[in-house]
Order: sequence, then C-alpha cells, then structure tokens
Amino acid sequence: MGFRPTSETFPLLLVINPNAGKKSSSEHLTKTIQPALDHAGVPYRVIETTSKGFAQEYFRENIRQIFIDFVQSLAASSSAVSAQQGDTEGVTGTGEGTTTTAAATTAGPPEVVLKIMVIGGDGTVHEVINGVLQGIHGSSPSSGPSFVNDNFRPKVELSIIPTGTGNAIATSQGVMNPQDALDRFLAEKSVPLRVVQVSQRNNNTSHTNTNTTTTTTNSNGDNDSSSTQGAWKPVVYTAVVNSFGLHCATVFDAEGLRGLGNVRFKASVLKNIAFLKQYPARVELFGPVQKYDRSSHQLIANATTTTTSPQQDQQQQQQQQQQPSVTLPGPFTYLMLTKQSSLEPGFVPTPFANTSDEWLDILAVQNVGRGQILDILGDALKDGLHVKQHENVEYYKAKVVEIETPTQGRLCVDGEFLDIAAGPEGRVRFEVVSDPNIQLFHLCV
Ligand SMILES: Nc1ncnc2c1ncn2[C@@H]1O[C@H](COP(=O)(O)OP(=O)(O)OP(=O)(O)O)[C@@H](O)[C@H]1O
Repeated sequence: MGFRPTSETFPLLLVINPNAGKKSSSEHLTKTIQPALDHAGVPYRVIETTSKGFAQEYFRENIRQIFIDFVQSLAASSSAVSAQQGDTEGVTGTGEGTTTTAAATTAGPPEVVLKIMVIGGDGTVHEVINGVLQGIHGSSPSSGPSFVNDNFRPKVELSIIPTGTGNAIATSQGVMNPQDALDRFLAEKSVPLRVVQVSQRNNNTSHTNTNTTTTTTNSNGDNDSSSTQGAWKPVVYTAVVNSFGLHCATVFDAEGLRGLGNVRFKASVLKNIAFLKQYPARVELFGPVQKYDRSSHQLIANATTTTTSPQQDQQQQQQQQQQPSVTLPGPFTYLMLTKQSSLEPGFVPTPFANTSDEWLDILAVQNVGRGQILDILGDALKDGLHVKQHENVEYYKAKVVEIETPTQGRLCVDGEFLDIAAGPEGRVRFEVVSDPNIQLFHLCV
C-alpha cells in the first residue's frame, strides 16, 4: 500500500499497523473499514507501517506537505462547488475561509481539520502524535519558527480503531471494538486529546525503545526557563501512560515476551511481583493539586491553592511554580502519571483521568510488600476499587510533576523507555502544557 501525497481530495489518512495486537488490523481494514468508508463516500489514503518507528518518521518527514496538499484539495473542492453554484456567493477558491466542510466559507483564518484514522494500538497512536509534533516544531517548540501558529493552527482529529493489545485510549472512552470505533468516526463527534510534554534539562538525553536508542543533543542557548540548570527541553509527548517502578518494569519485560501474544503482560507482572523491588525516587507536584480523599470519596483541592485577591493569586502562582505543593519521598513500588483512566478493559488504575482536561493524574504506591501490591492491583481490575479501598494508594491530580532518582532510573513513556541519569541532572518534568500549537489533537468519541 503506502501513501503518496497528492493534490486530490483526501479527507482521511488511514494508518494501519498490521503487527498490532493479534495481527487483525488488515482484516478489519478490508472487511469492515474500507466498505464502510466507500459506502459513506469518504476518500482516504492508506499508510501501512512496516516497522517500529515507521509512523513517527513518516509524519515527521511529511506532515508539512500533507497540510499543503490537504489545504489545496479543500480549496479545489471549494472552488468546484462554487463553480457548480454559479459562484453566486463570491467564493474565490483560494483556500481562504476553508473549513472542515470543503464547500463552506467563513471569515477569519482557515479552520483545517486533518483526520487520521489509526488501525492499531496505543504505540502506533504515540508514534503518530510524536511524528506530527516533530514535523511541525522540529526538536522542540523553541527550536525555530513553526508553520503552525496564530495564522494557521489546524486540528488533528484521531480516530482509533483498537486492534492493539491494551488499547488504553479507546478503552478509556468506552470504545470496546473496531466496529464501535468506526461508528463513532462516522458520527463525527470529537473531544480534545491532551498530550503530556515530557522534558529534561540535561544536554544529552537518551530516549529508548526496545529496538533503538535515540540520543538527542540539545543546542544550548535558547533559554525558556530561569533555572540555573538550563532550559527544559521536550524529549517526547505522551498520550497514554508514563510510569516508574513495577509498571515500567512490567512493560519493559513484556516487550521481550511478544511471542506470548496478549498474555505477555500477565506473565511479566507476575514475574516482577515475585521478584518485587522498591524503586528509589523523589516525586514533586507543582502548582495546584487535587488529592483523593478516601473519607468523602472526593478530589479535594490542596489548601495552598485557595486565593483571596488577584495580586495574591499572582504571588501564589509564582511561589507554586518554584516550590512543590506536594513531595512524595519514595521509594515507589508503583507510580503512574497518565491522561487515560483505563489501560485495558477492566483495569482502571486512574479512574478520574480525563483525556480532555488539563490535569495529569498520579497514582502513587510507596514501599509496599508483595501481598499489598497484589491486593491493590487486584482491586484496580475491579473498575478502580483500589483508590477507595487501600490506604497505601495515593491519588492526585496535578499540573506539573517532576521526578528525580538518586541512582540511574528508567521511565516508561507510552511503552517506550527513557533512561535517566542519577540526581538533578536526570530530573524529568511532566506537564499538560497549555500551548495551543502543541495541543492540536482531538479524539473521535
Ligand atoms: N509492521 C510492523 N512490524 C513490527 N512492529 C511494528 C510495525 N508497525 C508498527 N510497529 C510497532 O509495533 C508496536 C506495537 O504497536 P501497537 O501499539 O499499535 O500495538 P500493541 O502493542 O499490540 O497495542 P497497545 O500499545 O495498545 O498495547 C509499536 O511500537 C509500533 O512502532
């Protein structure tokens, strides 16, 4: 298959990972999706991934041209419609006023909605998101002028046909199978899909997946932080889950067990519980924080976020940016920072997570033994009961989270791995940034 950018109308890019989950993507494409799109009259281009990293590289290299072709094709179909109507409404066909509906025109900058359907799992979605953002912004939003700005800010609407193993994003929206996902795409309803910016300060960062290690060397000089330790540099964006400790070790070991199919996570978690470790780290939450209160069963705002005047509000915000609102000293048995409530059907580690809000949900379990973590994870499999039941489970919502490990550590970032140096040099920051040039993604629901 493969995709060739053309100037034809292509309202949909279809990215298929034939290797996802039980390798059923191709069958879903030919038997269900293509007939439905043909019936609905939706033209599409197919991009078939051939290896790990393919989708990310594809979008990094081609996203600019894709937008050019897309806008041109909308303009062309807009002028064709206006010609059919005798051009009575003065449509020029230059692309100005282009909206999602090719025929419609409005005042102001063009609203462009690029639709991408992913037939695969969360790893493929992660690659698409990172490829699009790297193609738009280069290595970081501060690395130079970007073609996405106040004058051109497209939406990227993702429809996820869940053929992967976990399918966390789809499952968290209650999408249980490919047909359900297809119906939702055709219904044309979407919500914002916020991504988490993962940043490091040091000049050399090692971002690893099981097949490749990418080392990024930042060019110094562009400071976007007042810290004496230098600017925060985005390393990767995540939409699913960031973790440390048992969950990260489980995902890492499960990669080596792909031959076992979908039971590889179960095998890996049992192994990591049998040889349970505690993972030393300090985690700091900055800015406003909400904590789950087990007695009232509510998320309660941290007292320090209450303000009385706009002036105090500003002062307090500055203080909150510098001083952590909450510090978790570790060591951690289990730590998860996520935008999704569920990681697979029935497993709901972070029940209050919302893909569209600007909070990062944090599940922290510090220094518990084998029996306790088994009970906690068992209750997480009962639609998130662990949060209500276990006093060793701490649940927060925060805007900014930083983690530092006293020895070399490993983080899982949407199924890929970030090896971090010991101490302040390796510190990692997670933030649901409000930059509208980053938060371009929407999700069909
Ligand atoms: N043709 C291919 N051959 C091998 N690996 C591929 C191919 N295309 C993509 N990949 C890689 O396969 C990995 C897993 O894909 P994906 O996440 O879609 O499925 P999954 O792991 O089964 O599902 P989930 O992430 O939801 O648990 C991704 O990291 C992706 O880069």
